[in-house]
Amino acid sequence: MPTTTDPILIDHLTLAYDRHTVLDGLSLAVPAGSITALLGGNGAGKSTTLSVLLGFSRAQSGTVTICGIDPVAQPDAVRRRIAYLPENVALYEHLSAVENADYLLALSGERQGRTAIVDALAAAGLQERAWDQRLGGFSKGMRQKVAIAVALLRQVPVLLLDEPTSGLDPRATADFNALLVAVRERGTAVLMVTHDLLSAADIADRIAFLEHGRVAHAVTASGPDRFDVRALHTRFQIGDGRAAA
Ligand SMILES: Nc1ncnc2c1ncn2[C@@H]1O[C@H](COP(=O)(O)OP(=O)(O)OP(=O)(O)O)[C@@H](O)[C@H]1O
Repeated sequence: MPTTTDPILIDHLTLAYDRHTVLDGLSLAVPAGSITALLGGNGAGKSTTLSVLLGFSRAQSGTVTICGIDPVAQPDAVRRRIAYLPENVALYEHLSAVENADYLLALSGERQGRTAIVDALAAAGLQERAWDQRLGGFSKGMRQKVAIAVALLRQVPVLLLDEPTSGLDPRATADFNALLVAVRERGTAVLMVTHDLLSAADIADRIAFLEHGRVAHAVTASGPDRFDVRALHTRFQIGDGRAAA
């Protein structure tokens, strides 16, 4: 059951672009120390949902709060509480991993020393030889480690991810998922938009399917197998029946 203390709280959200309704009564809550995976077909409204949480898009009706704060009324206060990883993490190519972290922390007014930064890079799994290298030659997985390190340093209560494992090989995906589990253990509320059903089944506490602008189906991990991946796969392929028609 959603509670007003959940760091991410969406209640009956409706959003349309011109006359095209994208979100139509969407409700979703992500408690502290948990991971929710939001799945849905292309154009279902997943990125739009993140955009509303970040205060970049405004819903026509319904309410959204991040740690009890309205992103439209107080966008800066909300963004201070959120770490956001877009599909392609935007970092500075000509700066090293340490310099990127230092710069990004300075931008958010949360500057920390080199020791704290390299500790976070190490915790995120970035090898020591890469700490002072320019990002120019970094893989997507390495860039994500830098971004997650910054999120760890900022100690934000909310982490939003847009298709974080797309383009990652299975090893890098497993590393990244392990990192998200560590972030959850710190008490962070994690909302992960993804098409990667296997990752969702591996690490999510809850998987929600976004269809026709709302959560049409949601399952919670239970038992040693956590989720019935085959049933989820079938659900994802056919939607609620109307999607396949
Ligand atoms: N700024 C915008 N103006 C008009 N329409 C938009 C805008 N942003 C998104 N849309 C439309 O809203 C719908 C939902 O888009 P959104 O990017 O949220 O989907 P998604 O579920 O993230 O899709 P994908 O899995 O392909 O990334 C799409 O039909 C898209 O074309």
